[in-house]
Amino acid sequence: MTTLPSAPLDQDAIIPEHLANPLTTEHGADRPPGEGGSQHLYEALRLASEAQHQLELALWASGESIWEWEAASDTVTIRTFIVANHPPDIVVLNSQDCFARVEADDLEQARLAWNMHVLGNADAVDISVRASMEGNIRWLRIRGQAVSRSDEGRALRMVGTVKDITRYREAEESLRLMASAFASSRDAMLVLTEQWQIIETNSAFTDLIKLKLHQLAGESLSRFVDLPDNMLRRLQRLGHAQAESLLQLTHEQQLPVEISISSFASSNGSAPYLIATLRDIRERKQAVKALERMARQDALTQLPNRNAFQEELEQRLPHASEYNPLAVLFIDLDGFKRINDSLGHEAGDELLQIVAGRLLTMLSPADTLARWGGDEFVAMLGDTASMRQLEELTARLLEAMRMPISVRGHQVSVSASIGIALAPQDGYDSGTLMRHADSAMYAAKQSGRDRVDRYRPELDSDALSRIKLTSLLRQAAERSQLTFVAQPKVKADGRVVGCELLVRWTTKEFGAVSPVSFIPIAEETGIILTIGHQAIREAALLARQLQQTGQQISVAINLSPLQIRDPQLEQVLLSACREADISPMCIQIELTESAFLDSKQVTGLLLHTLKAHGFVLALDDFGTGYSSLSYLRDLPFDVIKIDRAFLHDIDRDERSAKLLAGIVDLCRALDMETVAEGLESRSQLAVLSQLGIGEYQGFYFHKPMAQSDFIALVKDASPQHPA
Ligand SMILES: Nc1nc2c(ncn2[C@@H]2O[C@H](COP(=O)(O)OP(=O)(O)OP(=O)(O)O)[C@@H](O)[C@H]2O)c(=O)[nH]1
Repeated sequence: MTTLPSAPLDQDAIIPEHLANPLTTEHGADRPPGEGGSQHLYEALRLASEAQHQLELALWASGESIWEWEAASDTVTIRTFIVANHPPDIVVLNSQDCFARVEADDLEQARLAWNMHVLGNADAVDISVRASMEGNIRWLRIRGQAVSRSDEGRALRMVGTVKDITRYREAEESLRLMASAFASSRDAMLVLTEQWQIIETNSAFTDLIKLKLHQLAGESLSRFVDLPDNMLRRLQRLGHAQAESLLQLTHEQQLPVEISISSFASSNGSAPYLIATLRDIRERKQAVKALERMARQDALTQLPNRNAFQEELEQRLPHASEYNPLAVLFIDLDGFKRINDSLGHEAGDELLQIVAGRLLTMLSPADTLARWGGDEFVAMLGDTASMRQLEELTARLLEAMRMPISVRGHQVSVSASIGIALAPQDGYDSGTLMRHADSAMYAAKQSGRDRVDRYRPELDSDALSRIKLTSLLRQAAERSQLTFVAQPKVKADGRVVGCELLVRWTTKEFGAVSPVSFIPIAEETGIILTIGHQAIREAALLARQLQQTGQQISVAINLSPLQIRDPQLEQVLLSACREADISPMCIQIELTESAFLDSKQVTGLLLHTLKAHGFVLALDDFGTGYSSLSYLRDLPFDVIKIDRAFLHDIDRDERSAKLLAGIVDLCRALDMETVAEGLESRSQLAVLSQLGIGEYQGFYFHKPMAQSDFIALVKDASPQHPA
């Protein structure tokens, strides 16, 4: 608003007639009564002045300005009390200036209200308009009344107030928007007491549950929705929570919903209230289900896919035993490429679908058939009663495959080669088992196709199977697709002091492949160097993360004999520590005796160099090989890891315990730490801790775990025993 220099406040305009007095000073301050003035007059003046002061304060406090319009001169005088107890700012305009500031949309309404009152057709002016004020559009509420009129009833003088109500209008507007959002939301919304009683709902909610709002008043939301415990705890802790639940629509009908609840403090200080939103997630659930189905199903044959098969195999493998083996069949069509090439891909697809159907009809409902990929199918039998029955079944499958098939008007015939592997005889883990079934299938192909073969260990040396695994392993190592889990090392009281990184490999083709199978290949082919470099980098990074927990936790890696001869080893180790910004003391290097069988001297030199850098050296699997005491004497080991074989009957065999006691004494004399590997029972722990073994590894305390889990374990580690 434009401000003009202060001018005297015209009392007539704002002070009731009986109090107005010409003797008031320029700024409304009192002047002592004149000589000869009566006591009565003095009192009236004092009262008038006091009333004016109060009025000015009231106007200042309410943020209202007062205006006055003189029709004869068409002047509008606006007085604004900006500072308490100070004279007002005054602006003088004419009515045209005033209307010019009103926004076009509100102008007609403003003129109409004004003219109606001027002409005596309305009791007062009371309008809310938008007007331009110093470049901003503000909402103003203008109220006023004529204080004198001509004989014809036309207003001669008007007095009133104007107030900037932008804030209220905005608040009103946002309230209106919120109310309309609440009312028109497609999500069901409710306002609840802290005790879940329904205060208000929108129609989306009442429409869903087919009840009226008055039927809901006082009802608890829990009558309609199951509120998960953890959600309520989150709500109490954070003030908001979200969860999936079911909305009870009728006795039989439920709707999956995502429920979001927020707690709001009420403005009047009474108990907070809750706002709940229920979103229909039927479609989302269906989409998730469809995606899950797709992720587990082969699109062409509708059979379970490789992932689904492997998952089920992994679940069933632990239940397989020598007496109740689990049989898997690897079924590969013979000459399928020929059909594709001669009749086209679509015909090939059709044939695969027909083959899938045939195989299904030959198997029992307890068996699982899946498409492994291309023209390969796999089956897991629900019950392998005997080898004879297995042979009979596979013979029937081959026969069924040979039957002519009609695709796109052509009679074609195919055959299949089947490989059989049994768990646990031919493999404990899904990767090994499937690889062996695949080897057996290859063997069947190689001996003429259209036949069945059973896995035999000789097939492992089969060049084809080995080449396949080697190429997959090389690819995985180059792409850093091998992963590393952490096997915790603990003190006897359970306190975590370190971990050993163990490599894991999961292939798309064979699932998890045991290190027992792939490490020898990696060593023979030199792939172990690539894997070893990755292990060193991972160990350094893990050590860095562990350092950030503020605890002294070492990370151990295993070095193979080939790595020991790797001229880059020292540099790889040092640069990994540099890059992770850790001291070599955080890294423990584990070697087995086989690492220095070739040349104790060369190994000795390297170990002394590594030790000089600060790396901690551990002799792994002690007690299994030569366990030559000269190693302990000549090589700078800090730690001796006693092999699990030693622990086997330690709690029963006195001689084992005595031997171990001797080793521990020897290590103590040589200032070497001892670690027992493969600790599985409380009784073993009792004997070993009495012997003075320093650290332990084994299932009794922890199984190997993801690195992130190990970090979490370290973070909240408090000394404790497993139950
Ligand atoms: N139509 C069709 N063909 C596929 C599909 N997936 C893979 N193939 C083809 O299936 C063939 C499988 O290769 P092979 O198993 O070596 O072919 P084969 O002629 O059966 O060879 P053997 O097994 O040695 O007898 C390749 O030609 C692939 O292109 C598919 O979804 N549909």
